[in-house]
Amino acid sequence: MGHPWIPPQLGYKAEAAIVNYYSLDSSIGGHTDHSEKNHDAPLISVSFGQTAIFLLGGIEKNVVPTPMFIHSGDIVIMSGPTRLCYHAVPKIIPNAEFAVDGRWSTIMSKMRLNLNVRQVNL
Ligand SMILES: O=C(O)CCC(=O)C(=O)O
Ligand SMILES: [Fe+2]
Repeated sequence: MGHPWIPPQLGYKAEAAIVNYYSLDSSIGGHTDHSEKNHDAPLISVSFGQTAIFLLGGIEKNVVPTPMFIHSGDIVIMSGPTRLCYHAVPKIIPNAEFAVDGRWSTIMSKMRLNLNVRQVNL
C-alpha cells in the first residue's frame, strides 16, 4: 500500500510498530531513536486519546526544545533533519473536550496511545 504523504522515491517500508501506552501521569524522557538501520527512513506516529506535550530538541542534547501539543488523531513525522533529534513527552494533559463514541470515550479519557511506525531494515 502506498503512503500518500511519503515520497515514493524514499521506498519507505512500514516494518514495525511500537504502541506506547501513557496513563495520565506517564512521561517519556528525552531520547533519540537511532536503533533502526536506515536513518533516512522517517519515524511516523499517530496518537489517540489525551493530549501530550511533545518536546522537539536538536541533534545535540543542549539545544533548547520546542514544545508543542499532540492531540488525538495527530500524525507526527520525524524525517530529514529532525529524524535523529532529541524528543520527549514530559506530560499528558487531560482534554475536557475529548469525545469519541460510546465506551471508547470512557476508556480513552484516561490514557494516551501512540502508535509509532518504523522501518527497521535498510
Ligand atoms: O509518544 C510519543 O509521541 C513519542 C514516543 C516516542 O518517542 C518513541 O516511541 O520513541
Ligand atoms: Fe522516540
